[in-house]
Amino acid sequence: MKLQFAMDTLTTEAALELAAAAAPHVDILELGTPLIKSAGLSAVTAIKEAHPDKIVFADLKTMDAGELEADMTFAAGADLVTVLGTAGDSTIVGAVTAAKKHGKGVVVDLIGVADKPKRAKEVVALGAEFVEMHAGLDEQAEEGFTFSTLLRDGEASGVPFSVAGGINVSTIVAVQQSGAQVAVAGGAIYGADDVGAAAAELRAAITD
Ligand SMILES: O=C(CO)[C@H](O)[C@H](O)COP(=O)(O)O
Repeated sequence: MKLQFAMDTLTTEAALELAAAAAPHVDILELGTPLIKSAGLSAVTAIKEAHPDKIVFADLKTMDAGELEADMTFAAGADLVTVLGTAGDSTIVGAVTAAKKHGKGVVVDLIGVADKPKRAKEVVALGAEFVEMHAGLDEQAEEGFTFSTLLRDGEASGVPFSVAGGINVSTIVAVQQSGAQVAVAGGAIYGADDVGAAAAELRAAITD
């Protein structure tokens, strides 16, 4: 299982610092949505130039203009971009068209989708590389939030999936056991006093 580090910070400088500390222990460096909104696509280019050996993931959360948004982000250096599962099929197909042009991939983020296994199958049939079983930061803070639903939905989907939703060192093993291809961790790494050690600890808890 791959480990993805979601850098939910606001400046390119902070992201470069986080990436430098965590890179030896992670496979995928994610530029979080707030970072891209704050710093722009130049942040994507900066991370790819600093870490050409890593998969650079731009969490665009595209809802419309799929081909345009994906095309300009791949041109900036991203290897993977996200489109929302709640977007129309034509938006997902547009992003997939741009991905094929660049030899890159589209991940569909199922945040806010009620029937995640059903939508997962649909979007992979449309050309998505994999789906993200995702409970966002707001949902994680809601009363009654349960992480295990994401794992059940992933298993039920029958397609390649990642999991994101506050993963930490005590939950990452269950993520791997669910059959996920990728575990996404944000706060558990960037919120730690020692970012490199936190990433290393997550890496040590899983197998390739
Ligand atoms: O995309 C996101 C929020 O929309 C986060 O990057 C994702 O949820 C991972 O961060 P965390 O592990 O802190 O939940």
